Amino acid sequence: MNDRIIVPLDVPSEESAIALIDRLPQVTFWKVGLELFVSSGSNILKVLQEREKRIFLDLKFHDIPNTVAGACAAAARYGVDLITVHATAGKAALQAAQSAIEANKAPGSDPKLIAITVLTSLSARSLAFELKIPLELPEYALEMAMLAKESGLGGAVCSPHEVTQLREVCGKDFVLVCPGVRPAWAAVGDQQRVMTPGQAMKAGATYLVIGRPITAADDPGAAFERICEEIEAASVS
Ligand SMILES: O=C(O)c1cc(=O)[nH]c(=O)n1[C@@H]1O[C@H](COP(=O)(O)O)[C@@H](O)[C@H]1O
Repeated sequence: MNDRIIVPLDVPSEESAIALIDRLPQVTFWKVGLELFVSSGSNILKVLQEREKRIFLDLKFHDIPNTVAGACAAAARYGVDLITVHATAGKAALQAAQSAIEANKAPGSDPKLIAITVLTSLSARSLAFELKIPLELPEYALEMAMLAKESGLGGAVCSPHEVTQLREVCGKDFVLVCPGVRPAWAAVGDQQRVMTPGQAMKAGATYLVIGRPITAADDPGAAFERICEEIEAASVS
């Protein structure tokens, strides 16, 4: 089960990222996001590759088609496994991004481009009243996932609340990555649409992104094992 959990390296330096990677040797899939990439650059990707880890490069591109395509081409050359773009960049940008990835894959790699549907930190209320989206949140998330699929992308990021519906509509091969995952014993923090790891896997997620419940725990290794056991127990029950 541990290869279905992606742990984010949401830390401010390469040094602290390496300390976390070495503290959690049982983690096989790591996420490099905005904080670490902006502060420390791309060297951390080499560090992870030397340790034979899988990599989710989560830079959440959101720009005009030409710019997004250029960023995706550069991201694909790193030989990572997952790359993110916002679905709200629109169809032309998503298609350009997907083509750029296919044309620039590092030898031996098969990066999947996945689209952010609705950030898990947004509530139905903020979607309606701040972003002025007139659709219900689950319907809007589904529309964004379908836009990603129609544009040729391999998957989407959604909260566990929407994953069953997205799985039904987008099919079994569409990669669905769920952040917004909280064991019953962990603090929810800034996440809004959360479920437990067992519930999220049962609902149809391909991968779970779980950060602070593991990385901020007194014993991150024990927290990771406990989550793996919870997923195991939910999948057999
Ligand atoms: O793309 C993501 O990974 C992402 C999308 C989203 O909608 N919500 C979300 O929380 N994330 C990321 O998932 C991780 C969640 O971390 P924790 O809230 O600490 O478990 C962070 O690195 C976020 O950047």
